[in-house]
Amino acid sequence: MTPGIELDQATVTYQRNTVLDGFSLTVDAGELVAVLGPSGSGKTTALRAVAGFVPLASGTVRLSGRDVTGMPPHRRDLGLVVQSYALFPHMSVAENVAFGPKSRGVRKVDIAERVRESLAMVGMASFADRAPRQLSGGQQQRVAIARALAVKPKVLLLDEPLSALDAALRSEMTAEIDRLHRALPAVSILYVTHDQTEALTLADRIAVLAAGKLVDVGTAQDLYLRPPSAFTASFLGAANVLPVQVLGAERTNVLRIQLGEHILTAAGPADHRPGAAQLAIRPHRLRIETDHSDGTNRLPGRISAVQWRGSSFRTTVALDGGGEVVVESPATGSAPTAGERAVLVFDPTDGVVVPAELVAS
Ligand SMILES: Nc1ncnc2c1ncn2[C@@H]1O[C@H](COP(=O)(O)OP(=O)(O)OP(=O)(O)O)[C@@H](O)[C@H]1O
Repeated sequence: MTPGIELDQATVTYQRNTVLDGFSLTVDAGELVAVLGPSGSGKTTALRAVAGFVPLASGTVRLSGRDVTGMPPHRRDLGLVVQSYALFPHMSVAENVAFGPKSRGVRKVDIAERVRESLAMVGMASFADRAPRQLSGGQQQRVAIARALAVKPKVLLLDEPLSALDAALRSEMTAEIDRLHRALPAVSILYVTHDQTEALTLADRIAVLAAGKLVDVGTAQDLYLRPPSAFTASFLGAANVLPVQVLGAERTNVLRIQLGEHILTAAGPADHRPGAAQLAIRPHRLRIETDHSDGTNRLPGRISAVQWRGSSFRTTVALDGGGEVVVESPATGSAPTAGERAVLVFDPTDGVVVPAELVAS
């Protein structure tokens, strides 16, 4: 099937600065792809390029197979929701939602139906006559989503739609957007966020951006469990990243690596070239042991700091061979003690070998 959104080698420059650099991405019908990256990485620019608000220096944008590069935004047939709601303050909720279909010449009876339908989809049917100022932030954002849906777009663009809301509301609205996504099997959704929880929760696939370039793209699970790069490991969840040497294959998808004087095993492709690489381990995948005997995947060190975080301890360990590692452990047992010696242990499949090169953010 033709993807709803196709960005092909899209490049955007502002005053000779390249802020989006040969960015390619597709979003299928019924798919929600999150564009995730740090501030200034070009996420909004990518979305604006799809919407037609910024011209491409080179590359192509296709929507439902149609080349729309150079076409003005109002002819691209898409729904757009931004962070700041942007509802018309002098219009009622219903009038706001009716605006899109009205300006596209939809018949009056059909407009009323679309307004009802769209408001019902976001649970705001009983607020049709209110003014935007009589609504909470979350309610306003629901109306903004209803307004975008009212034009029955094939493509829905959401730019940090929840970032102006408080944490509780954000979590509630994340569930709402997830439900909406599943109720719209024909719509391609591009969701820009810097929030990894939103991306992990909502996205079928995540595209990680850094400095205008696509770093990695894949399903949320794949990128989280088997990050292809140190940047994605650290940005999508927390990760300890340590310099290692790859020695060779231990068995299928497990490599033998060297960290200082320690020989370890960790996940990685069997055909990985020997030489410099990095080991990424999630803090909650490391265990602290007080038994100092030798064994596989054991790294001795000294506990340098312990933070109690309610449900977990966050322990910093200075490794004997140099480098610091953070461990997250459930706060069920006794607290680790700063100053004491400890051994860190991890399962081979919980350490992931990633390339040595760092990506600038
Ligand atoms: N109109 C503009 N003129 C010049 N530079 C711009 C313009 N808009 C964005 N930029 C620059 O382009 C780069 C990417 O900006 P963009 O807004 O796409 O990043 P972002 O990843 O969405 O960031 P944030 O999460 O902070 O919104 C930034 O360096 C920004 O300063």
